[in-house]
Amino acid sequence: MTTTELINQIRKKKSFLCIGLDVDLNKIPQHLLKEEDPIFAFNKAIIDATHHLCVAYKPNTAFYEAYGLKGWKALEKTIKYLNEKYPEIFTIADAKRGDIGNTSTMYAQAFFEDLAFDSVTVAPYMGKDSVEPFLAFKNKHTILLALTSNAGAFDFQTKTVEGKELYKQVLDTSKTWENAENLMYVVGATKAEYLAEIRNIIPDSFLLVPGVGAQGGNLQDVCKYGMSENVGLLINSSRGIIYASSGEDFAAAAASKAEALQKEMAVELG
Ligand SMILES: O=C(O)c1cc(=O)[nH]c(=O)n1[C@@H]1O[C@H](COP(=O)(O)O)[C@@H](O)[C@H]1O
Repeated sequence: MTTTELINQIRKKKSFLCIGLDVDLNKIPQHLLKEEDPIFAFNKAIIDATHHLCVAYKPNTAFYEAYGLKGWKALEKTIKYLNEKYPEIFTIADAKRGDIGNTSTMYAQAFFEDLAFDSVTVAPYMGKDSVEPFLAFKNKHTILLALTSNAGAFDFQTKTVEGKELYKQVLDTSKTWENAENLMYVVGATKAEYLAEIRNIIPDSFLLVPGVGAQGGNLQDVCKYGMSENVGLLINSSRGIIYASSGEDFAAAAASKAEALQKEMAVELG
């Protein structure tokens, strides 16, 4: 999907909501466990109930890898379902990959070609030759970790090295890489006070912003400092939406949480 198509969807739906499909079998409604594929059954119900309220879904691969082959199969079925039934939706494989060049190429093939995701999250710390193999894929997006939502972000990312914070070096340096137009960045909603400075460095890039809801980030603050001329935001919520209820009404309850966020976003979009 192109960035222009994503922006058009945002304007049409008045939403820049990304729903995180972080499926934990201990948290999903227990009646689904008798289904042949409980993970896919859960995702399908959530997607069917919420697709009109969001523009993106983000399965975090950890929640699928944890269940071995059956988890990976559920991930395959989920992305196939999204691509066939809701092709207008932007898809993010939250895999946080990155390795030496030839290995990164295989990761990129796995997520962009085999699974056919629109984007994948990538860690920047192995540098240019670990990220450029992802950037080489046309109309696919590499979402680089810039300033993450967790407390550990202060261990390295905000440390000053040669006069500049490390996350700013990631932003500045990555802009010089080949096919840098295919980059997006992760900035945690819990770090909203950094967004104005981040926008000075990357005025137009899309930001994936996790951390509203369960982690305590605030949507209005993110929009105030992080919104660009072309919106430039995908705000993610996972647990706060998908585990709104553990009863038979789980999909409707998720839709109502998603709608509350979408309404706040519509206000921000004006
Ligand atoms: O790359 C991510 O999506 C990510 C980066 C980050 O800095 N913080 C963060 O929480 N995430 C992911 O975003 C999701 C947040 O989930 P909730 O806290 O349940 O909304 C999880 O899948 C995290 O792995």
